[in-house]
Amino acid sequence: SHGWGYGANNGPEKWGEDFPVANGPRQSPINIVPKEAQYDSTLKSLKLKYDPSNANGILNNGHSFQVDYEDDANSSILTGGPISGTYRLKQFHFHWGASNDRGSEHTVNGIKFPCELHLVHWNTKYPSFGEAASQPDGLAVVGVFLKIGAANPRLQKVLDAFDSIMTKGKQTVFANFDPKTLLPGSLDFWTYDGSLTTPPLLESVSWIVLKEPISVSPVQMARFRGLFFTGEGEAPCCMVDNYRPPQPLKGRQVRASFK
Ligand SMILES: NS(=O)(=O)c1ccc(C(=O)NCc2cccc(F)c2F)cc1
Ligand SMILES: [Zn+2]
Repeated sequence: SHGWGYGANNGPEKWGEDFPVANGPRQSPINIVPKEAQYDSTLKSLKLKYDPSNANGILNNGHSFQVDYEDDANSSILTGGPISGTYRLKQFHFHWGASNDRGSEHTVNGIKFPCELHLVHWNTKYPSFGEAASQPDGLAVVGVFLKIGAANPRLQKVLDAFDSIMTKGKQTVFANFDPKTLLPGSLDFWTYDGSLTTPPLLESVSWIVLKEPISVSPVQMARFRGLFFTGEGEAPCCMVDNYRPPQPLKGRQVRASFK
């Protein structure tokens, strides 16, 4: 059977057939309306402490590419913000469009960015990522928008690995990388309770979406689009438009860490 993807026959409009939670009460992404977000002075500042030596490898998983981190100790962790306790970095990945007018999953006042970075963390009160992923407070994902501008030198190491992971299932070593270098100057954020944005769409994510984007150049975006959803030897299909559109808010409150 054909697995889920982003095509006409297996894309976001079809996911509910295999994953009924797709129509659940806390699905992601959402459109963020800053004027309707409530400033919450009790939100703590975000604390991200990453150990670059925890970087393990970079993988084309057929939906995006991800950089995986060693998560068997509290060496790369997220604390503060809306969460309580300690969450460990598992991986980061991106979502992007076929052109610069779309690609992000979250939108702001209906505006789509060309790309969105997700840093995925799991709550250490659970024994593993897989366990945490099925708990309402199991995961915390930091989302960062990328907007078209000057080339971002911080992306270079990731882009330079693409030649080794062009097709689905390919992976290569990726060592000594601090994801903190991918974050903008301000850690102001919006936060809300949501889900994974791909199947199994589990409603276990505390979303933390940074207000300030980082830059990416048109040439750099073109390199993202040179990756393939398909495996070696299959008819090639460019890895583009791997984003889920915004989902109904269903009464959820979006909080802001800033006025
Ligand atoms: N785009 S995102 O940031 O919301 C997102 C983050 C992680 C995953 C994931 O880990 N999927 C595989 C996976 C593996 C084990 C258990 C799971 F539930 C699971 F989804 C999916 C989407
Ligand atoms: Zn994602």
